[in-house]
Amino acid sequence: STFYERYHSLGDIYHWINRTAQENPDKVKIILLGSSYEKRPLYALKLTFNDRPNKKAMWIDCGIHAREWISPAFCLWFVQHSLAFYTFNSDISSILDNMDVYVLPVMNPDGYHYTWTTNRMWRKNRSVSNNCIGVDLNRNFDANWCTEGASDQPCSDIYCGAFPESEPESEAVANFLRIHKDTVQLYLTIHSYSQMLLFPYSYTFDEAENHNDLLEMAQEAVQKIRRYYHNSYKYGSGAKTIYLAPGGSDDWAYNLGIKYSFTFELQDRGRYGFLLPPSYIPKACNEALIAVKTIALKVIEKT
Ligand SMILES: Nc1ncc(C[C@H](C[SeH])C(=O)O)cc1Cl
Ligand SMILES: [Zn+2]
Ligand SMILES: [Zn+2]
Ligand SMILES: [Zn+2]
Ligand SMILES: [Zn+2]
Repeated sequence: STFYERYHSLGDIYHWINRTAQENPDKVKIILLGSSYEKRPLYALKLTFNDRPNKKAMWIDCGIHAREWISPAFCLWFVQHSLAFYTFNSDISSILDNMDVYVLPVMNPDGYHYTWTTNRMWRKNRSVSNNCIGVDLNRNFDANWCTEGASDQPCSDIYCGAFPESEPESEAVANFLRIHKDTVQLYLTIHSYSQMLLFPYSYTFDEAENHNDLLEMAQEAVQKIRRYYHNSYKYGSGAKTIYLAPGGSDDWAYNLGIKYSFTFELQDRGRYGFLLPPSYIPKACNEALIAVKTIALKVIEKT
């Protein structure tokens, strides 16, 4: 249906969340993680495709940065694809037979709503701190917090916040992952743009202890994108591949103990940037989907 080939307002996404859970009561559960600064609910979907006991899980969050509209579009695409193709697609079924999936379609609902109503290029959340608005949620996690690559200026687009997890949105996600850290074995966070597959660390040039594993997984995922979709993605540690930056959710999840942690930077490479036209949604999401599948299957293999 063309529903998944369009961008959707926050209200539509909330409707989609409720409808998807209602239509799939045995596979989809709604989890309330907390609420945003403006008191909007942070709903995650839990996809469970069989009742195998003490299964592991993977986590995908989208929409941490408000203007990166292709990101929530991917979370919706992923859920729809999993539900529609579970019985037919062996990759999807082997992933979902082994892992539950937590999907947080819009981690920054206040910011996302703001890009639909007021400023399309907004990035941060909408919390008020003296004379400026918004914290960069991807600088607000407790991972070398507010060192080089973040700003302690509230008006900056990379403002780290008053303290780690100062924001209700990052605190809600961190709380959930702390509670579920022994079952969640793969952390994915979806951003745009620049077509990259990043892994820890971004806050230092030091290599992660399983750097070779992460590199191999990213390389294989990027090769699949090139082979099936003739598109090129860069890959590597965040610090070396994009920029040195602290306080990110992937580095924090990694240090929590989720040893497979990746940031996706989806299409494009700058022609449209954050304003990626809806006609590009299918290709951008299919590229991300094959990469997610590749990584998830490798995690299952290795654990
Ligand atoms: N740990 C991280 N991983 C990825 C990034 C890149 C994204 C790209 Se929009 C950002 O700047 O927040 C930034 C950090 Cl701090
Ligand atoms: Zn809509
Ligand atoms: Zn509204
Ligand atoms: Zn981003
Ligand atoms: Zn980005």
